[in-house]
Amino acid sequence: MPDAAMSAGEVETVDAHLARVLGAVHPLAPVDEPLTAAHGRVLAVDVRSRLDIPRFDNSAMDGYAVRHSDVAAASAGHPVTLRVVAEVAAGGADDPAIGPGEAVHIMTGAPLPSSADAVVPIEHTDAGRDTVIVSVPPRIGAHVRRAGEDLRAGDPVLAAGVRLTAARVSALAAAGHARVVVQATPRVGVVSTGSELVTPGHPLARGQIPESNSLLLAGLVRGAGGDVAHIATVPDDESVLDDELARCLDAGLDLIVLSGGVSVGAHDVVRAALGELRTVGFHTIAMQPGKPQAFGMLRRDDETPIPVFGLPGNPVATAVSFEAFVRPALRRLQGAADVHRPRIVAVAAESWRVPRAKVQYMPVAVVTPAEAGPPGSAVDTRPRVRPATSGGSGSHLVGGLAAADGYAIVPAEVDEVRVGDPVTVMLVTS
Ligand SMILES: Nc1nc2c(c(=O)[nH]1)N[C@H]1C(S)=C(S)[C@@H](COP(=O)(O)OP(=O)(O)OC[C@H]3O[C@@H](n4cnc5c(N)ncnc54)[C@H](O)[C@@H]3O)O[C@H]1N2
Ligand code: MOO
Repeated sequence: MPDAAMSAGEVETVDAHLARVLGAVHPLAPVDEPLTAAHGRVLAVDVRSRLDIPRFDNSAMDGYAVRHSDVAAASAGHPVTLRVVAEVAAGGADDPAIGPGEAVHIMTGAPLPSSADAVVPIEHTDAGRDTVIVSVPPRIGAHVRRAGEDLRAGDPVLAAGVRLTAARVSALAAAGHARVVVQATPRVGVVSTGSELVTPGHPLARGQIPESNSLLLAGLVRGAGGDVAHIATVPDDESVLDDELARCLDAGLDLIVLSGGVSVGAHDVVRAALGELRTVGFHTIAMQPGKPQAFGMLRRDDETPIPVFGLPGNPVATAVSFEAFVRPALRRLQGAADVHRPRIVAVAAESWRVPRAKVQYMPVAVVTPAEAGPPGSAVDTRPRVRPATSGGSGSHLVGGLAAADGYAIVPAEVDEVRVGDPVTVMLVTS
């Protein structure tokens, strides 16, 4: 996707870069899955019921299937005695005939005998075996669950685009489906770059730090509905990264996310490895954090090109870049109509500084009005936010990021956020 802003120089807006990304990423073909693998997936087609639900008239109670006219006059003072001619349990295929003065012992879920028109619960009888005494008259149709009263065969069950919760998967099963067509789960590769990075928990020599971006990105990928199919950390060595990218291409991935090495340092290895390709662009975006961004397509031989992101390595910049660009791309791959996180308007409970001429993504904690104090009035119940990190939106403040519920998105033309100012917040906790 060579374009005018292929190499950094011109500063571009977040919206322009997002448009570039979404213009290059297309939904994957939907897949047919068994219901056992459907939970959490996004339905790709409208689904109708193949069955009536309930499938047949059946009893809602353990008791006796009766002819209403036999017991309509029953009362405690004048109970009616019926002959019990058969028993039907749930799953029973029998349809025993019930003549005048007769009843059938029936269990919850058992098909209602064709000649019955009411069920008397066992509590309204003497629970007899060969004969039963009915002391409370049922209504016509009492305790009968009618075929199709929930859904009729052919009725819509679910519309394309919904996420399949446990209840929705069970409704599909009840509606006679064994398989369902869902959006594909993108297979994603996550590669961290940096010679200073050490596996968490290992001893750290001078200059080394724990590698955290791959955990961050893997969790964010899963949260966006992707499958982390490949994960690696490589040193700042171009040939090692080249080999790793070849492995990614062999792994049949749908998207690759790299972190680190996109800036202008002497060892910025992603820039070195991908910069030679005419299909990957390096861009300067008017945002903080997240200024340097690489995006493009990688292709092996004549196979389908795979979107590749090179995100800045500073952990908060990595997180913000994922939310701004990678998550929308992942959602687009899954055919989602809305690729964005939910946003709310909240009130700043503290003031903070904003960089000039850049959209700021400030990690914020959402606090209750009581905790936040009274910036407006005591009755102002709008959610309040305060910076989650003590050092503002510095892109290295990975510890403080743990306290963030979202990012306050402050427009480029705003110089300062003051207590009481309304701010748009992208929520990321779900
Ligand atoms: N001369 C300039 N220097 C820098 C510029 C610039 O415009 N001119 N931009 C700065 C900005 S803004 C950012 S953001 C960073 C982006 O740098 P890189 O993408 O090349 O990232 P690295 O240099 O590899 O790492 C930056 C920082 O993050 C730490 N890091 C990296 N990966 C991980 C990881 N997987 N886990 C934990 N921490 C990681 C790394 O140790 C560095 O401290 O460039 C600025 N420089
Ligand atoms: O863009 Mo960098 O992310 O400001 O630190």
